[in-house]
Amino acid sequence: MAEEEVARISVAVRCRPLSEHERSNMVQSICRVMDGRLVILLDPGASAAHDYLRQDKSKEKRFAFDQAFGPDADTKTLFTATAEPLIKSVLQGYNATVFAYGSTGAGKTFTMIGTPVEPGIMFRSVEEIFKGVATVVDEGTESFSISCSFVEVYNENFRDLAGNSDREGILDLREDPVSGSYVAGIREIQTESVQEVMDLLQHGNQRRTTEPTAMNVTSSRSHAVLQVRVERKGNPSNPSGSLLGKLSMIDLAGSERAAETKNQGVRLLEGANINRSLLALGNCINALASGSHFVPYRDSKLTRLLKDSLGGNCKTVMIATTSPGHLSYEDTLNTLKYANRAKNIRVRAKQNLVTPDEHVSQYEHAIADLRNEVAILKAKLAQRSAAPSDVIEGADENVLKEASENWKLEVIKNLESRTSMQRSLIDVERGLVQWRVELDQAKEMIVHEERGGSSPSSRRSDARSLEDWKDAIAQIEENIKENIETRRSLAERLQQNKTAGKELQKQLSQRVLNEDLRAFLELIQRVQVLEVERLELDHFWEIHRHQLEQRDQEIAMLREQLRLRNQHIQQQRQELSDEKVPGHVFLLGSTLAESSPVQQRGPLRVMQAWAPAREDDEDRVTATFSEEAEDFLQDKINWRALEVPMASQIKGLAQLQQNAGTSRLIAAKAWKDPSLRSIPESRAPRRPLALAQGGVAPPPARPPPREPSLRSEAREGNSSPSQTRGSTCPPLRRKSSLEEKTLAPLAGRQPSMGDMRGAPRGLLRAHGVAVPQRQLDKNLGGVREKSRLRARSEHSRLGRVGRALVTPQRF
Ligand SMILES: Nc1ncnc2c1ncn2[C@@H]1O[C@H](COP(=O)(O)OP(=O)(O)OP(=O)(O)O)[C@@H](O)[C@H]1O
Repeated sequence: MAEEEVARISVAVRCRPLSEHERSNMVQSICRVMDGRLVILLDPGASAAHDYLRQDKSKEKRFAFDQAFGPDADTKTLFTATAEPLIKSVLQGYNATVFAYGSTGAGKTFTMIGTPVEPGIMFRSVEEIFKGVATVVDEGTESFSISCSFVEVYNENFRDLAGNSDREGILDLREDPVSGSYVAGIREIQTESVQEVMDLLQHGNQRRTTEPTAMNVTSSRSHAVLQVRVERKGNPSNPSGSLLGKLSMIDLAGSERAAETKNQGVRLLEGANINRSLLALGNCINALASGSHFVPYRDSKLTRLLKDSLGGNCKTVMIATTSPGHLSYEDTLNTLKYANRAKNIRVRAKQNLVTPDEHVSQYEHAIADLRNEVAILKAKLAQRSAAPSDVIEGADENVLKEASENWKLEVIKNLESRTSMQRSLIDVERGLVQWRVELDQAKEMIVHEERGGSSPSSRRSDARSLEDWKDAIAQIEENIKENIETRRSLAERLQQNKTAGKELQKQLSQRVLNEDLRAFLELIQRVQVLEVERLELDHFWEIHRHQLEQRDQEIAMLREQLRLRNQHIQQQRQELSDEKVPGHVFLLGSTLAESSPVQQRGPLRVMQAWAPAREDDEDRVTATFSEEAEDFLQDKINWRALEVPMASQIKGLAQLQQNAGTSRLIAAKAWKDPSLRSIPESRAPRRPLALAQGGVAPPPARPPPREPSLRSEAREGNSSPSQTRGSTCPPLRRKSSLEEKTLAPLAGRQPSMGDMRGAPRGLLRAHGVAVPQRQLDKNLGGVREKSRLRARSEHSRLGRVGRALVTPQRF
């Protein structure tokens, strides 16, 4: 029974020493071998530390192999570790292969063929075979028959290196179900001694196609294959038959890069063929390593020849040779990567026992294999042409042509209409943007017209009336509506068109039979689709651009508004600070506790006033309140002096009036606080409600100007609330409790700030009856119980802020 051994391809790396030529050219050695297994490829730029571009970009690589040999290792050592174990297997009837792979000049030929001084693997293997045979023969009754062949694969053709004539024809590769691939017509030389094989090697090597290239003066331009067949008869394991062992030793041509070898003409073509077969070898290695079911052996003559060695019935050793020079970094790295990948290939070596029965069954297996292969190829062929024949069975060529022509027309139509729809969509979008801009303008015009301002249009000769603008707006809105509808329907049709396009795409393989035409049409369609996609992008870009433009306009508008507002504020502040209104106090509003339940007595209000400062004003106005109230106010209200207020903060205008040595603070304008509203007269309480009164005593040096209109509104020396009535300051009346919840005592009126009778100089005084809110009750404590609270405000500077506590007064 034939034994079967499953094993991985054994991969060894051999790094040659630097040549004399390389040394004299200062080539750096960057390949290191450690522990007999590890190969370290150093970063070729590491020595160039001054080059900042290379810093921190180390290209150092490490690989582990079954075995690794450095520059010092001789071929004998390499042979002992790699090929020698195979010889025993070959003598036991196994197939074995040793092949050297590497870039040009890396030492493949040196390793495989060697020199007379240092013979390579081929010679040593043959020698070992003969030694083994001799031993066995000496021991017993077995007999051996050894034959050799030496062939090269040059430019994808086989050439017999054992022949004598250069004109010998090109040989063909065949597959034998038992012995595997073989070159038909090749000379099989029966050898009796090592010397004969050595002669054959030398003879063949001389005939081998070698040419000097820039990388190697004796560069092998072909793959050389030495095969040794050993037939062993009389072995106890197969006494009636024989054991058939085969050793293949291959010196591959160098993998090379055209740019580096500087090859031209025929050399370049050779290089292309060498690379093609090495590429096919690489693909096979990749397929085998990844466990793929399909291995492209047929892609080159070389891989067809190596079919058994790589993935079949064979024990295989790969020797990857590398150059140590830093100039070969890329080539060496590639070689190591290949070798690293090849480590994963599994081979299944089986003893070749040849018996008559075995022979038949092997042929049967081979036929079955071939049948399988034929089936696979048939299936591939069918794949190419099955689709049309399935779909249009029996149709003649014209019909098929017509079908593909129709498909082409449909696709073109589909894409054309898509393009046109896309363009329409862009137009509609542009229209929409335009109409929206016009709509905004028209609306702006209407606002101007309604305000009675001089709108930009009213200054134009084609000035339109308000009605015209309203008509225009209606028309624009109608147009926008139509555009939106068109856009919707276009988008819908576009979507349908895309779906139809995809459907057509699916039908391509069935409707277009010619593969080239199909590829061409696919290309055309792709171009068209890209064109449409570009249009789509244009479309979105257009929309986006408009949106950005709109935003820019809005930002510009807002900036302008902000500028105007700041300008206005600045002007107002300037006016307020310029003391152009001396004697006036601006009321800053009031704090109104609207939601507080005021009950019968009304809410507590804090009123703020501000007056422009005068340089010569020495008045010191301080706020003083009743003890309890002051405690509260200091706790709860921020009394810090305000800066010049903004116009919008000013709620009213009071006048500081001086009259016979006293001043009055009179609110001369109505309060504009929108939270305040008038009390309907009918609902006004019967009793009048006094407002706070206050005033500032003028400096004695300046007699107060008299203003009759205002003087009549506030009677000097009378703090009675009823006396504050006047045309500009009607008295407040007591409100119902309901009204008091939401109504300030000053609501809608122009309150007089009261007389300034006897007020000390520099005092802004307000007094009234304090009726605090509920939540203030506890803060104010006893204040609540008091029927009257005199609140005197003293401010640090009238030029800043004056505040007066104003409360409804109960009688
Ligand atoms: N291990 C080694 N020790 C000493 N010299 C070596 C070694 N390996 C290779 N050389 C020398 O390097 C040179 C190139 O080697 P070789 O011709 O074997 O390279 P190659 O890989 O076969 O190149 P090509 O693919 O171009 O044929 C030769 O001069 C060879 O003698």
